Amino acid sequence: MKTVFSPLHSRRHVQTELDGGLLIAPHEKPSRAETILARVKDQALGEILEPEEFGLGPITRVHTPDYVAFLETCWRDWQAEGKPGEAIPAVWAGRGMRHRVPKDIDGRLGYYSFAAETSISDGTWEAARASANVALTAQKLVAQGERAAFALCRPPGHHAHADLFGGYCFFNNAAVVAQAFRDQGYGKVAILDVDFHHGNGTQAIFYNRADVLTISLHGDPDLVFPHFLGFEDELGEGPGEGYNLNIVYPPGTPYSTWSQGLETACRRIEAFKPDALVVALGVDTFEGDPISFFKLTSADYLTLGNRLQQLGLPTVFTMEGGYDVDAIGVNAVNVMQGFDGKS
Ligand SMILES: NCCCNCCCCCS
Ligand SMILES: [Mg+2]
Ligand SMILES: [Zn+2]
Repeated sequence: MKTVFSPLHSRRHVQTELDGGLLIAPHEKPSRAETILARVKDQALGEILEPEEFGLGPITRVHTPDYVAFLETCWRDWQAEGKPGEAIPAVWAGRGMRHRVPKDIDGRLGYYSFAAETSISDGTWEAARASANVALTAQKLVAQGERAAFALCRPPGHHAHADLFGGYCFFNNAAVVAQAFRDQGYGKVAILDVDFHHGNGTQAIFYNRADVLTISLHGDPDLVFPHFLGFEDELGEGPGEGYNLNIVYPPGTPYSTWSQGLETACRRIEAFKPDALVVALGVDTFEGDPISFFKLTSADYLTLGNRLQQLGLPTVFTMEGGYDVDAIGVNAVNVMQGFDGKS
């Protein structure tokens, strides 16, 4: 399987993450992508390509122009106000307040985000743009005939809404890929999010659409991030009703249980008969993940990859979460090798 990777991911190098009342060293750090890349090379998974430049067009097919413009100027505007630290949102429109865009950077940070753990600094914009280009290059490989391609994206994307950042995400790479398939004439696309956390952004972006089926397996939002979306009664709305599926699991869930949800998801995908599949691949479902609570083992990712291959669809994998950095390379590449037939 071919991999797409950009060294520009390292331009995303914030030093802070708000967690537990402290500014800690971020979980979403450059070594995550470098470790996966090293494993791709070590396993000779296939050719490694740098991304092509697709510009803002495909991004604004999913994200609003004002949100994109905000991301481009946020760090500059923050610095212009002489703020001493990294850009962190700290104020939001609570219940009964107004959802309008303020002029001030603190107001705009709150307007365009849903969580405070995702700091912004210099290079975040460049890295997020490169990550979307990585995803779009993988999509182009598949559209040109590859059975599957691995978009080694960093920063991740599945928490990003049309105009909201958070959960370490800025551009929703999986959504951008799905829309690119649609714009190229693929009539129906399925997005399967196997990250530990609910793909809230992906769900929201396609929630009223029947042409893109969104499915996510994840930890119970009553207990974990993103807390306010991802429950099993969220089925889609309007024309999209019946085209969103959330499968929720409790702490300690092993693959033997989780894979039952995977089977439900695969059956739903087969019934939908899509022309392409996008897999939002997080491996924070791993038993050693520091911020999650499932119990998948490294061997389970080989099984997962093989099961996804059996769907027989042109497939783009977009890298999402996974924070046990020692294990992330084996776990992510196991999915690809399982897809490629390694058992
Ligand atoms: N105490 C950890 C809180 C983490 N909150 C954000 C999680 C984002 C996961 C992205 S896959
Ligand atoms: Mg998920
Ligand atoms: Zn996650």
